Amino acid sequence: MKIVKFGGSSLANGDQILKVIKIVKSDPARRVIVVSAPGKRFSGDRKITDLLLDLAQAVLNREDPQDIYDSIFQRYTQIAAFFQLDPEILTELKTHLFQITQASYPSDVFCQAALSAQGEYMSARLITAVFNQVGLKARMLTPMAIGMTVSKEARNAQILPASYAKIAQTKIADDEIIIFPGFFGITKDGLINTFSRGGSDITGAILARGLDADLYENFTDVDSIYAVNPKLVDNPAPIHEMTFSEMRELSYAGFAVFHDEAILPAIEGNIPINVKNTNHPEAAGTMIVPRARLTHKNKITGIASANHFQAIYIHRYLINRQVGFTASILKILADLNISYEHMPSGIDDITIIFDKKQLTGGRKEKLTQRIQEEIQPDALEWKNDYAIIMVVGEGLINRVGAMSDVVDPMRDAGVSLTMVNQGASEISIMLGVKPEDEAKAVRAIYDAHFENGHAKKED
Ligand SMILES: Nc1ncnc2c1ncn2[C@@H]1O[C@H](COP(=O)(O)OP(=O)(O)O)[C@@H](O)[C@H]1O
Ligand SMILES: N[C@@H](CC(=O)OP(=O)(O)O)C(=O)O
Repeated sequence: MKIVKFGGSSLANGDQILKVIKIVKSDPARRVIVVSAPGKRFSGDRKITDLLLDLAQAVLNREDPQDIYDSIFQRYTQIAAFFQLDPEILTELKTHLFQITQASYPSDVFCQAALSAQGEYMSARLITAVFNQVGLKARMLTPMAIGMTVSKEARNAQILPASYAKIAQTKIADDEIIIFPGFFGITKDGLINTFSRGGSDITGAILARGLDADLYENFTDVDSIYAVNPKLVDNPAPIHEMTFSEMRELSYAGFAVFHDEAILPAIEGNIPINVKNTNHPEAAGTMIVPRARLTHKNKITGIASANHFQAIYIHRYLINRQVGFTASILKILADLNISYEHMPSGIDDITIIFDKKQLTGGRKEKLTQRIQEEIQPDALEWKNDYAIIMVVGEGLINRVGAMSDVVDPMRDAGVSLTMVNQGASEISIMLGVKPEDEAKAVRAIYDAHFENGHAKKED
């Protein structure tokens, strides 16, 4: 059995949904279909999820939400009209969404979670009706129905491991196709909670593990995952095959095509992932597989970059001699409920890199104050904008010259490095650069190792 996830770009309008129907009909193993909310139809368009977050804000601010309702339902109405569905389904969806706006929530952020999840819920309702209309026997299931319970961290949920045994009990008849809304689960207290943005990829992976699928197909709008973000380089090299670990590092550092947290369920269930294009389904796409199944190791598989970081640099002589120094910093972070991303250190220096989202609401100021008071550094400096480049490849393991392969092109391009970290992960080299150098650095490393959409021969 295959679990198949279609992203927002694949469900953006009637024409796209026709392609989805064709894909599902062409392979009887495609039995469980995870759907996202309708995405952008053209550049500058708005995703339904973003409109729903606007709706949540209007509800919380007690503003008139009518215009936002209209924009949301215009999209669903177009899809329903395209497939000549009974208009009654739209009346039901409108009543449903209105009820969600009227419910009471323990906090504003749970109201945002509940409303933003409705893009996927309404999509699943509509796609189920569309599939039945075109002769596919479809049944909708929900996280509530199959016991997909998630943690309480609002809008950043994680699956609770006990869910898998419940999901495994799901009964699917031989002749039916299940339609399942992505992006959200249900807490033990019965609250709707979403994964982080892009989280329908996570739902697909959870179902693939829970239902012990043979393959998790993830349909999007590109022919494959490329060695570099196609928005940065024209005609980039496609990645035909890569390992779970390579994908995890690349998606963590900016390959938005696949959510980094969707890797873990696939690893746990040992389920290969195939990223494919809804607009070009005959293309083989990218296979993401366990290391043991890799047929070819690339020296460099991909180069990713992200700039949503801030870093604090702490200098204090003889850090290396001071027992418990790092523990004192970690205690301050734990007290303030701040998680960090990376912590490269030297003999007298330590840099801690954070996701900017961790430092909002006065937490950055409190952190600075406590470090000053309790650590008493000789120097403390914030780098408010910090970009990371991640160069990833199974072939980097124990390779002589790997560092110069990465650093030399950056030197030639005149990019200065603020941090280098090799060894913490054996398959990647992480580099810190100024955000204004991010794209230049990625292109320089890419151009040194790839040309005309292929890895260079000597690689
Ligand atoms: N390395 C990469 N390879 C392919 N696509 C990438 C890469 N990095 C970023 N992307 C972007 O990811 C997009 C697909 O992801 P997303 O917008 O989440 O799709 P969907 O709507 O199918 O969920 C592509 O259109 C592309 O712009
Ligand atoms: N619709 C949600 C979840 C998601 O995964 O969407 P997509 O598959 O379009 O990236 C979001 O926009 O975050």
